[in-house]
Amino acid sequence: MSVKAKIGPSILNADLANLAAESQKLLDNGADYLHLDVMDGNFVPNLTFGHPMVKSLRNKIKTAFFETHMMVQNPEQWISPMADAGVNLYTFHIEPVADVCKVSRLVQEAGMKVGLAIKPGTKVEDLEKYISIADVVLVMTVEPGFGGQSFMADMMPKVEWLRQNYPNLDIEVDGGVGPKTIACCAKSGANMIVSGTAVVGATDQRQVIREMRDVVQSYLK
Ligand SMILES: O=C(CO)[C@H](O)[C@H](O)COP(=O)(O)O
Ligand SMILES: [Fe+2]
Repeated sequence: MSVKAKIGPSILNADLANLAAESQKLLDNGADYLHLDVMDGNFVPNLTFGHPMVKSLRNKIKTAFFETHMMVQNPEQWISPMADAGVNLYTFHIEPVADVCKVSRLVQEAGMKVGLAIKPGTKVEDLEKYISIADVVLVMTVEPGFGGQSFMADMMPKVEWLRQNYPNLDIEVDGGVGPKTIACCAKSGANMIVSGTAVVGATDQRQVIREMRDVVQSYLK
């Protein structure tokens, strides 16, 4: 298997007034990438931030890998500004998108990698036809919209199916993931782990990040 274990903290529940410092601390403590949750108050019943904030963060943090998790109704609209803001991986939900192939192509043409996300109620079969164009697939393990929710273990059959059929695919999980739920994700075959509350709120972020990466890596060998 050629995929690697990577931990990408979500800054959703961090102190957003100190976003650069909070982000730098996570990176200094071993985060492999940053997961930035963009919500439009339409696709999900919550509102966070957009490309101006991502660009400001990029001006402070030059080299880290940025993923934007686009919980928005019209992901096509934000491709160009997010590319300009320095995003590396543009992950959008397939549910509201009529032409996933077209949006994916535009993301690639803008110089970003493509992530395709599904909500808990979306079947993995709905994602299957797009896997060849995706760099990463994201299986949500909570209903998108808020941090700090409980992990949905019943999403793991989706991850297992993806790993069995696509051994070299980057499979990401997001929502309620932390030291208590990481083994379940790792056993199922996830290799990119988003973790918000459990990492941001930890007294020892370095230890939590290392522990989770070790568990994931142990199942990839
Ligand atoms: O996309 C998200 C919510 O829609 C967040 O990335 C996710 O919830 C991470 O936070 P936590 O680990 O606290 O659940
Ligand atoms: Fe997210």
